[in-house]
Amino acid sequence: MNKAEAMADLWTDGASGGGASPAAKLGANGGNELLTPAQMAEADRLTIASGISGITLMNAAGEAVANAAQSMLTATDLPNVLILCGPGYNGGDGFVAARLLHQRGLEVKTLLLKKPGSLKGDAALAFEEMREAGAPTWQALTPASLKKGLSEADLVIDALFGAGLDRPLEGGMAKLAEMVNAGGVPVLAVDLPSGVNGADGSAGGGAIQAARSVTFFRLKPGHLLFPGRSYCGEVDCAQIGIRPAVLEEIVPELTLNDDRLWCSHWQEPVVSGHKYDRGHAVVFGGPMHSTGAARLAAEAALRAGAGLVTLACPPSALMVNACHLTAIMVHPLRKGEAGEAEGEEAGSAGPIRDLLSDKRLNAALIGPGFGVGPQTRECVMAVLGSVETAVLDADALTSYSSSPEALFFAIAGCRGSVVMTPHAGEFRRLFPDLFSLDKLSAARQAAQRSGAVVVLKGADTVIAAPDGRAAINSNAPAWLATAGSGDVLGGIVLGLLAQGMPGYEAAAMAVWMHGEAGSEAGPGLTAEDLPASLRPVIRRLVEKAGQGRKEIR
Ligand SMILES: NC(=O)C1=CN([C@@H]2O[C@H](COP(=O)(O)OP(=O)(O)OC[C@H]3O[C@@H](n4cnc5c(N)ncnc54)[C@H](O)[C@@H]3O)[C@@H](O)[C@H]2O)[C@@H](O)CC1
Ligand SMILES: [K+]
Repeated sequence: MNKAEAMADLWTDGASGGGASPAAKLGANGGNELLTPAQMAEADRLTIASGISGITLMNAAGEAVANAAQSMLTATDLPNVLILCGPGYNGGDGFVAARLLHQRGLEVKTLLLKKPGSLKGDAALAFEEMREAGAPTWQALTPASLKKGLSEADLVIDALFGAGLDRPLEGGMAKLAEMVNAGGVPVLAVDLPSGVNGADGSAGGGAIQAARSVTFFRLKPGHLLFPGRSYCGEVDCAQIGIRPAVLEEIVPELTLNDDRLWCSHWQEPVVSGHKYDRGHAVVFGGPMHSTGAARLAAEAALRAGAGLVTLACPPSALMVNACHLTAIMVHPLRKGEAGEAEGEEAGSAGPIRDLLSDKRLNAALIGPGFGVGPQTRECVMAVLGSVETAVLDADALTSYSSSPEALFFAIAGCRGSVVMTPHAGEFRRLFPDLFSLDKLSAARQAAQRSGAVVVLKGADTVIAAPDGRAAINSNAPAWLATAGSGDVLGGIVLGLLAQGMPGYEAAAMAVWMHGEAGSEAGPGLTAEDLPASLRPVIRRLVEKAGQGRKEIR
């Protein structure tokens, strides 16, 4: 087993040790690739073409659903399961589960959205097999039959729509979903909760609220992106006989953000190493009245492993920064004040260039607490023109609201990676035309347009590279949404860039570490707690990497 495999094993099976990490609720069994419904259909098609029949896949899918259903039922005398079956193959999985649960002695009732005669292909076969097996009762799905069914059921299986959802729920269908949600009976969703779009997590007409979802082969973006994620409950990923080799043809560019994405690019410190081997990061801070954001970022960069970190700031802010910092160096930008209001004497761009002419300073962060205006734009240009790799956040992004093309032009001229870390508001200012898109498409198009790695922050942060790769993060706890948290994230990205990680991997790893640190610090955290909370996260990474090496020997 190599280092990457060893770490992947240990970090994705819910045993991450970070306590309440929401990622532990995702069964990422099978690989970190995420497949859109169209790619999943292609995986099915390639598998069937290789000689495994569609009904074999459906039987395996239905069996995984039946097993999950049984594990959700407590030991009542005769559990009563209500299965809602749609017109397509999602309904087919429901028929298989119905047959198996009936054969295992459970009380099963199926409600069909369409007449059995309209079923096609494997779904029609699965229905026939269910009937031949002594048939759990089935009826048309109507408000009345649903009401009665819900009143008797211990568990509902939602097999109405999965990958084939092609429009939001509406009219009678939306009402049926509302009835299920109001019924108070736990729901197990087949593939996806009906109403959730697997490609982007949208649920414009509402959706069935599941306690648990069983999907097949690989997770879908809709399991991770909000609002879809909030409808899924816990997600299991069942392997149903689709061979991973099909991915070589599909070439998915989207993954779940976990260590499999970046661990092979991360180098833990070696005993013979030197701090200069791990880079020298610089954070450009703002004027005296807004220094905290830059300090948070600088502390995070140092904790994330940068060999040295310098906080460069206007002379007026030097004392307050120096009073708060110990291991981090401070440096005055002498000729003026960064972030001065428009019209005041410009001045920090020159000192920024001077500082960055020392090529040992290999990564820079500008934006947090820096101030918005033309001088900030000059400073950003100075950074982009001088340093190897850069992180742009907050005010550095907002300063380009009216001239984003100038920023993208400067990024195109950069030698190394540039990472942008906007929250939704900052993103909207830079990419107003992309804001109406789903989060994944928006981040991807922004990365392509800007030439930067884009980290579009939120509970479901998307990391997108200009070359089309993208990842969705899932381990951020709710209490990470707190003042200064984004500054810490920018600092972690900076620290990883300084150590030589490529931009996309550095950004993804930083987002993941930030989430883990949030879980580590726990409820009541403030941003000040996060840098120190990186310690156990890094310790576990080092330990896992060590285990990988031990097994190689
Ligand atoms: N061989 C395969 O392709 C396999 C497919 N599997 C299952 O098949 C599912 C996909 O099957 P399908 O492609 O048939 O799609 P679905 O069964 O998800 O739904 C398709 C049907 O629903 C209708 N529909 C879509 N959105 C609607 C809406 N909002 N309101 C009302 N009707 C709507 C469509 O017109 C179509 O008739 C997966 O989710 C999975 O559960 C599994 O059995 C594994 C194997
Ligand atoms: K479903």
